[in-house]
Amino acid sequence: MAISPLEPARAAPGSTTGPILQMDKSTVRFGEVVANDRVSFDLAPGEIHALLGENGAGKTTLMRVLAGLIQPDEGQVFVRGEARSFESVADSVAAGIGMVHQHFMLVPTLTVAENVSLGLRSAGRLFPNTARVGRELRALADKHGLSLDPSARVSDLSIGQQQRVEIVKALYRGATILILDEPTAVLTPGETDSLLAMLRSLTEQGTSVVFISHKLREIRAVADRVTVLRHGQTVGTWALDSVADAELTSAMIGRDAAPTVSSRLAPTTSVAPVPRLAVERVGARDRRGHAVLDSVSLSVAPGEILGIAGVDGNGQTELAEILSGVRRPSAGEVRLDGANITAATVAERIGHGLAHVPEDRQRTGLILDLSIAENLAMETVGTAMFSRRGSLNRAAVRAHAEDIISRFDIRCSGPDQRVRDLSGGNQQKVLIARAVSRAPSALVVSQPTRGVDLGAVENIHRQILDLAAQGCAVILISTELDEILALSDRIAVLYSGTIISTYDRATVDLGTLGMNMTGQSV
Ligand SMILES: Nc1ncnc2c1ncn2[C@@H]1O[C@H](COP(=O)(O)OP(=O)(O)OP(=O)(O)O)[C@@H](O)[C@H]1O
Repeated sequence: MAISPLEPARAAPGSTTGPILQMDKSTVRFGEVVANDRVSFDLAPGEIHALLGENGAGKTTLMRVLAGLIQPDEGQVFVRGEARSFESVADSVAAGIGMVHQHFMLVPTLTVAENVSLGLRSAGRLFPNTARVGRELRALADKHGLSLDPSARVSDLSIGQQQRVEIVKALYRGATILILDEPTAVLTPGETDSLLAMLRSLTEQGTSVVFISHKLREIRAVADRVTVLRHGQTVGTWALDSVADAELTSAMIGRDAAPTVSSRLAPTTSVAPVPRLAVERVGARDRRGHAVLDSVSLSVAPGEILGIAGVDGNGQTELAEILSGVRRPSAGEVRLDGANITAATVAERIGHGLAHVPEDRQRTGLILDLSIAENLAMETVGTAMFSRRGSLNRAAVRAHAEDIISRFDIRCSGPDQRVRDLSGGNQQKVLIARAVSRAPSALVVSQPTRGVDLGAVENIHRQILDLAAQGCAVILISTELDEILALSDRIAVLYSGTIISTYDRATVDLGTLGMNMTGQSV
C-alpha cells in the first residue's frame, strides 16, 4: 500500500513557533526550462531534511534560491515566519543561511583562517585580524567536537577537511540553517561517517540542515524527513520512519525501480596473455619533488575490469594522468597492446583506442561554455565520423549528440544547450558518453558516478560492463567501494603512492578493502 506523503507544514507569516524556514510555491525558469515549478519546502528547527531527486530534478536550483544566488520568478521564502527575499548571498547569510556547495569555494593558497576571513571586511583590510578569527574558529570547532587547524594551508588539507572548513566558515558567519549539496559525493566511507555524526551533533545544538544526497542509505542514517523532487516539482515529503526505500525510489524516478546491476563475480572473457594496458614500475613526483607514485605496476587484459580502490590523494589522479598521457611519469613505462606508449601524446593514445574519463568534469573533462554536441564531438572532430570532404559535418555532429542524449538519458533542452547549464549529474553523463560511445579498446575511468543519481549510476555501470563484455580493458578508479566491488574482476588498493594489495573480486570483502585503504592490513 502506498504511504501518502505529509502535508507541507504551514506557518503563518510572523509566527515564531512554526518551521524555521519555509519556501512557498517557488518557481525558477531558465529560458524554456522550468527548473523549479511551484516547489514548497519547509525545515523544522533542529531537523535534518533530505532532498532527493534525479539529476536535473531541481534540487540545487531550489537551494541556490535560499543562498541568494538565484532570484525566483515566483514564490516566497519565510525565515522564522517572516517573508524574506534574497537579492544576494549577503542577504541570505544575514538571515542565518549557509550553503556548502558541491564544488568548494576555498582559495587553496590561503590558510583556513584567511579563507574564513575573506569577505569579512573590517576597516578596509582584506583580512580582518586573522589571529582573532583563528582563535574564534578553534573555539567554534572545539564546541562542535571538530578537529580543525586554523593556520593550516587549504592546499595541504584532504577533501574531507576542506569540507569541514566550509561548514565551520558557514557557522562562523552565524548560520543556523546549513545547506549541504551532495556533501558525501567526494568523501571516503570513514569521512562520510564523521560528517554524518557531525551533522547530528550540530542539530542537537539547534542547527537545522538541508541535506542533498543521492544515497538512500545516508539519508536513512541521518535525516528526519525527505522531500522528493521530480522534473522540477515536489512529489512529496515523508518522515523517514514511515516510508520504504522502494517507494522513495519510485517517487524519484516516476516508475517502479529496475533491479540493480548484480555483482560481477567472473570476467566475461578469460585473461589474455598480453595485457591490453599496463604500467610497469611507474613513478611520479609532485611539484616539490616528493614521490606521489612509487614503482607501481598494473596490467589489465581485454574484457577485464581492474578496480583501483583508495582514499582520494593516494596517487590515483597521477596514475590516471600517466595512463591517459596528460602527465609523463618520472620513472617506468606505459604499454598499450605491448607497445611502449610512455612518450605518446593524449591525441595519439586516443587514436590508438584509449579513452579516459577524468575525475574532475568541470576543470579537465568538459569545456563548459561549449554545447553538448560540441563537447561530445571534441576528441574525434578530425576523424571520418564527423568530417565530410575535409570540413566539419555539422549534421553528423548533431545526429550523434541526439543519439547520445537519448541513449544516456541526458536531461537537457537539446544538443545545443551549453554544458555549463546542465545539472552536475547530467554533465557527468556527457563525459562518460563521450568516452564510451567511441567503443574504445581500453578505458581509464575515474570516479564515474560521482554526483549522479541512482538511475544514472545504473546506466553508467551498464555502459562500463557492456564495454568490457565487448573486449574493452577497463581500469576503474573509484573511492566508492560498492562500485568497485560491483564491477571489478580484480581489485588493487592504492595507498600512499604504492599498490598495497591486489585481490580477485571473489576473495575480498568491503571491510578488508576499507582497512587496506587506510594503510592497514587484515
Ligand atoms: N544557469 C542555468 N541555466 C540554464 N539551465 C539551468 C541552469 N541551472 C540549472 N539549469 C537547469 O535546471 C534544471 C535543474 O538543475 P539542478 O542543478 O537544480 O538539478 P539537480 O537536481 O541539482 O541535479 P544534480 O543531481 O545533477 O546536481 C536542469 O535541467 C538544469 O539543466
